[in-house]
Amino acid sequence: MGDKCAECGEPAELKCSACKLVSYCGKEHQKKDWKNHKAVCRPFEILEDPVLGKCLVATRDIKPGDIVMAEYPLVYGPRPHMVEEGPVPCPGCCRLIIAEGSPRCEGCDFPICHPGCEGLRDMDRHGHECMILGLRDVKAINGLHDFYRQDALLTLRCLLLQNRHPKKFEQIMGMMEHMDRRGKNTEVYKDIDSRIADYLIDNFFAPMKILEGRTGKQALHDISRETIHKICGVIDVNGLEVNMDAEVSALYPTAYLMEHNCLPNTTHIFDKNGYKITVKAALPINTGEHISTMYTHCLWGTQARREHLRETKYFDCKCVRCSDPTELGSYLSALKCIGTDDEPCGGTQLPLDPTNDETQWTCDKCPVKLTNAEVSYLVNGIGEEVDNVQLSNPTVRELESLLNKMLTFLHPNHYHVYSVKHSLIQLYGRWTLRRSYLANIRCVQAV
Ligand SMILES: C[S@@+](CC[C@H](N)C(=O)[O-])C[C@H]1O[C@@H](n2cnc3c(N)ncnc32)[C@H](O)[C@@H]1O
Repeated sequence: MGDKCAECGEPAELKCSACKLVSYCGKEHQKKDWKNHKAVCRPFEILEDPVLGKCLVATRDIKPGDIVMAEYPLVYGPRPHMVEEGPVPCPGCCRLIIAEGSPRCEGCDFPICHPGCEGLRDMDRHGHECMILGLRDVKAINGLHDFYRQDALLTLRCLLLQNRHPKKFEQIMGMMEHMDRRGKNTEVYKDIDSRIADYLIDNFFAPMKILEGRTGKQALHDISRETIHKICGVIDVNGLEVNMDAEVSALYPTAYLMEHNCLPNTTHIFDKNGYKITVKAALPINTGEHISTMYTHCLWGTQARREHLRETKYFDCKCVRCSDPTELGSYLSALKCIGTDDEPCGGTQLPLDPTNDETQWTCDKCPVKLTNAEVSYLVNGIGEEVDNVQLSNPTVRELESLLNKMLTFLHPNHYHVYSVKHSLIQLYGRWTLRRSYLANIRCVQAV
């Protein structure tokens, strides 16, 4: 059956060239419907690229601030990270709770924030999974953190879609997961196998199978180990972390198609209500340009960003920022040259080809050269020290002394320097507030 005109319902051959989602019998009806259609018309099309796979390409010029898309997730749930101690997300609302001593869900005994938590009964959140989690083998329960494992819940929610929302399940199963890089001998396979697959199969799917045998009714059709691995891969490669008041990861029907760029042309926000994502243009995007987002940390240097992308998203970034030794003049990864005979030359060390892991680093003032391995060793060592100091609740003096030490080796714009300066600004803020508070008290006392 052919398409129908969105205005009059008659057979239609003309498609909206921007979104290609609606058809018209002719130009006149397309014009007439624009008032309604423009609110939902997508300014991009989905194309296939030999390197990127599927990607989004602008079908009209998009101005900064314009909405590129807005949509609700196919599924969302607690972040799939293992929590060995400390707070865990409530399975109803994903807000962090202290598992020990918190109330328990009536149906499955998982620690929850409050028995009245709305998400506990919502079938798209905890409601459905609770039935499976309630089938657990009680004997298997040792420690709280060992058994009530919120890191497996998003995978379970994806599996459950096959009954309630088969189209969403199909969409998730159609997403890229790089199984070629997550084969049986890899660390990631072994981790997922014991942490998620064994946990779900042994504790919940095995008793579910026994129940299915008794009742003759099949609760879930596909619970194979391969499907569990596929879903975990899809979550790792396509899941978006929703940075709000809860620890949530979500899979979106279209937003996941945005490619990565270290200089992205969009920005996005999430709505608390259902975690709707709204993607807006951050830069002018011309017709034919790709629509991109940032999969890693924008204030990390090139080596750290590229390594993170390679390990988690399985590709080598070759964007303009990664390819430029100065990172577009920001010098975020640059080092100070140590010079010869321990006499600093005042020069700057930069990589010759930042996208090559074997690249040499050269000084712009003297002949000193460094290997990439030497630079990684130095920068990673400083990074570890920065992390340790920041985690130790440092004083202003401790941070200032670390900063001075770092500035012997790092360019003043280096990302580790920014990180320490950022911590210092927060401490200075608290310091100033405390001083003015004390000064006020002294004034009041004097009066
Ligand atoms: C969230 S998915 C994006 C959608 C994906 N292209 C698809 O066809 O389903 C992320 C994957 O897309 C590819 N990708 C995204 N950005 C890329 C980039 N800048 N360079 C190379 N590959 C990229 C990588 O394979 C990555 O693991």
